[in-house]
Amino acid sequence: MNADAMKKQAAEAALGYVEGGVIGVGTGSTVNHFIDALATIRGRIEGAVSSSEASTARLKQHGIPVLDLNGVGELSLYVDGADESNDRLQLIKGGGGALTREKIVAAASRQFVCIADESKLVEVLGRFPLPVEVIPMARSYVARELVQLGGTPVWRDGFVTDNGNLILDVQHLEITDPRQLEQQINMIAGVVTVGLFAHRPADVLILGTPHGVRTLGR
Ligand SMILES: O=C(CO)[C@H](O)[C@H](O)COP(=O)(O)O
Repeated sequence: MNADAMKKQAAEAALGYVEGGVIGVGTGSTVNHFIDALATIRGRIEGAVSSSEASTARLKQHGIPVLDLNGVGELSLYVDGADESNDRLQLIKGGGGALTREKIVAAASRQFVCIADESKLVEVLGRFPLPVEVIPMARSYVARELVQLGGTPVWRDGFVTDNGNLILDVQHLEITDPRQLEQQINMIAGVVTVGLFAHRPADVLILGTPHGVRTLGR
């Protein structure tokens, strides 16, 4: 079974967490499978709050209403993928560059269900370069600060986020204390969001495997 089939399996299993109302929807290839599956039960939900322009377009194609987060209260459920997860369900996200809106929607949701193929589960976060969204004028300054923290930042040249900002992908980090590093990077002037989800980890991780889905909780 290839990675995409495992992602689809995890995405379809997440449908079991949908209880109606308005749900938060993340971004990426795994979430695309979730949106396609959600379309089959769209009459059961009021709509979705989306974390990116790409997911908004896909939700609308399926006739799922997309709502403004400011107009709805707390969301009961957020479903999103990840680039890496440890066994505490702390995540690296932002491979698709949607980390800021993803972090906002995750924060505004009661339950965060993360969906991924089994390769995303790691012992120590950091093999996947850590995305950091930065205000354009701060790019070089933030990069120098990230070097001080032991990383090797690489500018995702040519990529602009939905918020009009830039991404630095930080390589060579071994993230043994994700909560502390999230806080440290958040403190750097010019950083909009770091793609570490340690203060708001996932509540449930559904992994697609060749032998069926595996579900981890916190
Ligand atoms: O954080 C993300 C986008 O910003 C995605 O959830 C992450 O990159 C995983 O993507 P995929 O489901 O395509 O493997």
